[in-house]
Amino acid sequence: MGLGEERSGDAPLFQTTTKKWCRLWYRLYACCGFVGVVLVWCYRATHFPPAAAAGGKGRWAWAGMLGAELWFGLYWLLTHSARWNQTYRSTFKESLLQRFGDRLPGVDIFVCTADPIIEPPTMVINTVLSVLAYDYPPEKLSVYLSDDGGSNLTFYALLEASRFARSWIPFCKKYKVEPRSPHAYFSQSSEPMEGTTTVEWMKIKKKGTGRRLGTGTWYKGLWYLDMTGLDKALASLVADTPPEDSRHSVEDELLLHQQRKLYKEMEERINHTVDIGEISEEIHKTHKGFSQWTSEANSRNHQAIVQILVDGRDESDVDSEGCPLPTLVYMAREKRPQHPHNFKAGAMNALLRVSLEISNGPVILNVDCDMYSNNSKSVQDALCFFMDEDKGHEFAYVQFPQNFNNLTKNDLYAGSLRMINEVDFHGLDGNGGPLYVGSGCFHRRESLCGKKCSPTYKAEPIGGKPQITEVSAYILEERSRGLATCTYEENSQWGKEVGLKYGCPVEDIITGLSIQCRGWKSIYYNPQWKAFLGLAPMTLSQALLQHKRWSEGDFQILLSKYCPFICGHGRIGLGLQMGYSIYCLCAPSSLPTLYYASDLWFIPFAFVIGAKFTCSLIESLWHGETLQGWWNEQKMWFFRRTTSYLFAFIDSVAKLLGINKLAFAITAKVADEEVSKRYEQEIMEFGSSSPMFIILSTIAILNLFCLVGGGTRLLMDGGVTSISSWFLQLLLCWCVVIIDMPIFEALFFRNDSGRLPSSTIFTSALIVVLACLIPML
Ligand SMILES: O=c1ccn([C@@H]2O[C@H](COP(=O)(O)OP(=O)(O)O[C@H]3O[C@H](CO)[C@@H](O)[C@H](O)[C@H]3O)[C@@H](O)[C@H]2O)c(=O)[nH]1
Ligand SMILES: [Mn+2]
Repeated sequence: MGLGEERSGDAPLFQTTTKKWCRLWYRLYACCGFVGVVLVWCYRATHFPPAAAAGGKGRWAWAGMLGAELWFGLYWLLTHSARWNQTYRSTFKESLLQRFGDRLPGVDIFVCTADPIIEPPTMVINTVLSVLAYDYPPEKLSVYLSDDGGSNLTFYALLEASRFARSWIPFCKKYKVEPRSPHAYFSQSSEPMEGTTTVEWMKIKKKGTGRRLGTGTWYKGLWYLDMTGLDKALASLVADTPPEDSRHSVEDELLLHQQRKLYKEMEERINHTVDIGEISEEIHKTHKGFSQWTSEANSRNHQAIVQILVDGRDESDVDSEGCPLPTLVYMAREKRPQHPHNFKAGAMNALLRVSLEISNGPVILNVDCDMYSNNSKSVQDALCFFMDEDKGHEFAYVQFPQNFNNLTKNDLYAGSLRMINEVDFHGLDGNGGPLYVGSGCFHRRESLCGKKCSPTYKAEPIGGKPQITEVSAYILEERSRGLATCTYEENSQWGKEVGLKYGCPVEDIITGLSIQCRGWKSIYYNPQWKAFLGLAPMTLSQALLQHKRWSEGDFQILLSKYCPFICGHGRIGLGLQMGYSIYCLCAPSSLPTLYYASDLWFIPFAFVIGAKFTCSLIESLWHGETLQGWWNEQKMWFFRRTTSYLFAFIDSVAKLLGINKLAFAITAKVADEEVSKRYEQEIMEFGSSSPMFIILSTIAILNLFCLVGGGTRLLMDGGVTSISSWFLQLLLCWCVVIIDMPIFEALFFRNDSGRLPSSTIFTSALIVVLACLIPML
């Protein structure tokens, strides 16, 4: 194939830009900050207390402080080096379609789910439907659902979805529906008021994309615009926003109504079956697939199940408009108690093999079951990078940011990952490419399967007609089951050099790192019109636990042979090594933070701390955060530092010593009604007793004691040697106390079920008393 002829005069498929002024400003700020850090170090080093003072006791505290400050200073350096080269990307989808037309590659989409209780099947199929309806030739799309729960309820839901898809996909395409998760779509677009056919309705999208285009009406709590011709023209000019539904006539409205009804009915049937907890006789008869569940099968012990629900090659199996459908496959890999299953990484690797057998798409998209596609053009966006004739061959993956649609107004648990998405990853992109963060990532199959990229090796162009096997669906299923067994990977490179890596709670990060160390680059693409929306944790313990898993995994990478500085040395740039280490060093950061927050002989450095907070405040507001939201972020930062990261640190050390085994605590995607209500009201959820909460409340009480005790002493005893250091000390206590306000509330003032249990109060009070007694002995 003549590469030359394809290229002749063709413009690139994507563009890379930098925001010059932002960059300059950032660099200036980073440099000033670093000067401040160095000054603090100098002060600490030169003002060492004399040995005589307080019997030398003060010297240890001072040295500890110096250590903590050295650590924070280095962290500052790492963070800002990683952000040094912020880079932005944009794509030219029209050129892609023009140039490649019917030579577009096959794309295999992997959705992972693990538990029908905490990941409800209706949520899972909404994600599946959203990706089935991508704006991409259906004969080139294949969607695979991996069910680690091995649940026939999830299978049933998928079966229902495969039927619903037949009308949903043509409906989406006809009216340019966005987003294509039916649940998300129907909950955003209310039906227009009766008798208002002349007015066109358009909902202002959530914060960020809302533009004032004219007058409008409030209806059911939503603001609808009256669109004039000019408005519409304007709206279509603003690129990178979802198009308006193109519904015009009464018939169109009827069709919408019909779809909504179909969806609601399906949802009800699924929820009903899930509530009962088993598949009824009647349903069982409707599909041969159910027979694969034997009576003794359970989630931890069952054979491999593979079922092709829609065979895209089957010309008689088409949607309601007669167009081909994407292939849809259900897979539950074999599980046996005596075989480690390696969590999501294991599931992904089984999917890699099964999909190779069935559709063999050269591009793979991975989404978690709670992350639906919010933008039907994302596949095209991703392909713009892979198929760019000039640079495309060096990209292993295209990572989209993880955005969430269940955040409260002020982001109570700081789950938005805003700074990572809007700042850090743009910086990493300029340093060789972002991390792979699990969900919302397009991979080149080749690179995920262990291929190296070098100046002499060029990735194969991924375009061209996919080769379609002639083998029957039945045989494909048979073969696939053989690929999804427990024993298949024995004595192989799977989980090591091939596929996702095993043995790390953040399989995604370590896999991405090893891909980059094999010479590949990656791309961060963060379009205005969000590509994926998922669910962030909705209780404090879930939020802390998730960060514990992440920081533990990242720390383990640092301690393993994949340490970015060792494995990455000479393979990835220093900037990227530093970028990885920001995350890898979270867990050990807990120690200096704890030291700082609990030390009584503390002198804060107003300049650096003040500058850091002011800057982060400006940054947050700049990126659309509220003031309260910023404050919540600071709070959660402190909570995470003193709990999640500490536990992660301890667990990692324990694992290193062989005391602990690897585990993966799946984040719950549902909360009971009371809990969700409190979440919406932004009231922190404690509820259970957890060792993490004991630490939080101990620090809170300790600082309250110090504030009260220190304050009285300052008033009573005017002769304190250095008023200013006392004052600063109290200021810090006061800050911690303010940050801990929700904890005091939960300790003393609340009586709902989300308060802190009294056992936690007693334990922490006991610890505080002991801590206060020790110095008196
Ligand atoms: O044994 C398992 C455990 C989990 N999962 C799936 O893995 C995904 C992520 O699990 P979740 O509990 O939602 O973790 P999060 O912390 O929200 O996920 C982030 O962090 C993980 C690594 O810690 C990555 O795997 C994810 O892609 C990334 O979104 C979900 O779809 C699960 O169904 C499995 O398939 N099998
Ligand atoms: Mn998740």
